[in-house]
Amino acid sequence: MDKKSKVKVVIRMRPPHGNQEKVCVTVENNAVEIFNHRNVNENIKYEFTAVYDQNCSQLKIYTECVRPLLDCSLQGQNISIFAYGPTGAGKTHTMLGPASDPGIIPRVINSLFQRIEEEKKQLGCEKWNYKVSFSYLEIYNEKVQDLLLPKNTDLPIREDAEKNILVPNLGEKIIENFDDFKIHFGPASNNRTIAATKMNMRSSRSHSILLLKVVKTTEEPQHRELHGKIYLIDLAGSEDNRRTGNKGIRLKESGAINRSLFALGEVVDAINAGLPRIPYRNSKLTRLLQDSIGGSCHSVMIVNIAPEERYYYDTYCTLNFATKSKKIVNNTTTKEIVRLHPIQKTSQFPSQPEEEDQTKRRRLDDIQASTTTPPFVTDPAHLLSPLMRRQIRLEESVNHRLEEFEQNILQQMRQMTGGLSADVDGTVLKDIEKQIQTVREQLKDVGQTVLNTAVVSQKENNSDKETEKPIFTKRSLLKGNKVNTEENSSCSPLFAPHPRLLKRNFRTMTSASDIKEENAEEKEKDNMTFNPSLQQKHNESFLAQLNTASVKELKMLHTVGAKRAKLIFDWRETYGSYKSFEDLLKIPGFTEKYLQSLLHLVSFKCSIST
Ligand SMILES: Nc1ncnc2c1ncn2[C@@H]1O[C@H](COP(=O)(O)OP(=O)(O)OP(=O)(O)O)[C@@H](O)[C@H]1O
Repeated sequence: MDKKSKVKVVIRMRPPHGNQEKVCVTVENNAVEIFNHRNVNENIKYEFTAVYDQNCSQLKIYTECVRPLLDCSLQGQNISIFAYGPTGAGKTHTMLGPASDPGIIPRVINSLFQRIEEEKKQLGCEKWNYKVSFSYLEIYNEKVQDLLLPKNTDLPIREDAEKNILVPNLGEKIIENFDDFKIHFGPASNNRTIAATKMNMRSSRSHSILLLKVVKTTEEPQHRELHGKIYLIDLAGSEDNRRTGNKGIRLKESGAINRSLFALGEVVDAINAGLPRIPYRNSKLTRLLQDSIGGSCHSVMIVNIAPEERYYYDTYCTLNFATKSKKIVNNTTTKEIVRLHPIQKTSQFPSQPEEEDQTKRRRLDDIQASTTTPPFVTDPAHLLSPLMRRQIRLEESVNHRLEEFEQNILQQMRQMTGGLSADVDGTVLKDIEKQIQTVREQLKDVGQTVLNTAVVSQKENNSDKETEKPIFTKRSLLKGNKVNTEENSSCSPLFAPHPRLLKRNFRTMTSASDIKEENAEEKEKDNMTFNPSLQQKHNESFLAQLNTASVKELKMLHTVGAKRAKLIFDWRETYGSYKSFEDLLKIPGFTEKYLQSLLHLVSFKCSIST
């Protein structure tokens, strides 16, 4: 269930640099005071959940602000910890810290693996598997750079229909312990853009985001996955360039930093004002922090301030920003996926390599899973894909109708020939029964084709008014073409007998030669319309279109339209090519019914080109 969670805002003041400088901030209990620049005789007091003074240790900050949330990530929830403040106020010190006094990032990794070990012991018999991986990026001059794979510069940011923010192709390392992390993180953090400025000898020139993914899976009694994420964010500091004296490249960097922090302020204002549209798209930073501010995370904002008087204006602005940020309420969610053990695939759709299939299925789950997913699904039918369920129903229905239809024809033939006195030796009857046998085979062919392609050509339905009426049920077949609407309403048109078969059934058959002629004609028509190999080719070429077409081209496809074209295109851009039509069902909002109508296009094309 969604749970409201306020963004927790805490203040951390770093120790003053040297003794010479005048300080202008006092910290007491959970309040910070600075003088009012509009009236120096009075102070401005700000109150927060927690305020830490210059003597606060790294351990204390971690234990009080971060550690209590860590378990959420093991329960499929997201956490976001970010350091905000002016340049030189101690953000990197708080998030990373020196090796001698480690900050939040190393402590989180260390504790996470410790927690996993503890949990393994506690849960013992439940046999959970844990997978921890991490990605690391920086936003430098409004470009997303991969710190693990530095050749990945200017990566795009995408949003799927479930509003998850993704950075496709971002490097990811699986880690099994703290040493693994150090091996990959060390070189990656050397890739961060750092430079000396007047305010800070090692100033971060970019915002950095470390994303830890924690996936917990069990197979007993059924497959369950819990997906938790931890965002550890070290923002670049706001810079007043009159004081920093930045020029050239530093000035450009500073402009990008300030613009993105301004966008962050706008986002916070919009959330607080309850605006329907939050301007997350105004900067890469706000786009990536979408989940942390007003999103699904448990968020902690550690606001770093410097005590020196020369930082007065920065401190004043920072405390105002912190004050408005503490009003933000996030909707935390749990991501749990439950399903049966691997489902056996049938041959209706182009096959895909097992490994890819697993990945795709996981992606499908990623999209489909949400807080509304029931933690335990008891009915196994729910765990079959909608297309598979439809296919099973289709198979049963087609078989049933074939049998029913054969019986019906036989019965009608017997009635007709029963009155023929000339047929003393039964020649006519035998002849008719032979013809029925042929029809029977044709029916089976048709049924098989329907199963093989999983689509029913409805082209004929459109041109044949008779078949536009819903379904002919058993009763209506026996009574001629009278339609029982009550029974029809509960059936899907997909399971109706093929229109030509119905037509043939209700036509008055006068002689054996009529039947023969009609059989030949119908057989030819059937062959024309249902050609499995051609159908397969068309399936493939249609799939290729889905994988290569632009939004504009997709829009031109029958039944697609602008909105769906965009969704089809975005999904492909985010997750890669469609391996089968079934993948379309992974796009939220794409129903089985819609897929069916889209596939009708393929079937339609097939019948034309034959
Ligand atoms: N709590 C602290 N205790 C001791 N030293 C600190 C503390 N906080 C910050 N410092 C020191 O202050 C200096 C500036 O800190 P830091 O680089 O973390 O600032 P920053 O906010 O990340 O700056 P920028 O935005 O420019 O990157 C560093 O030398 C750091 O070691």
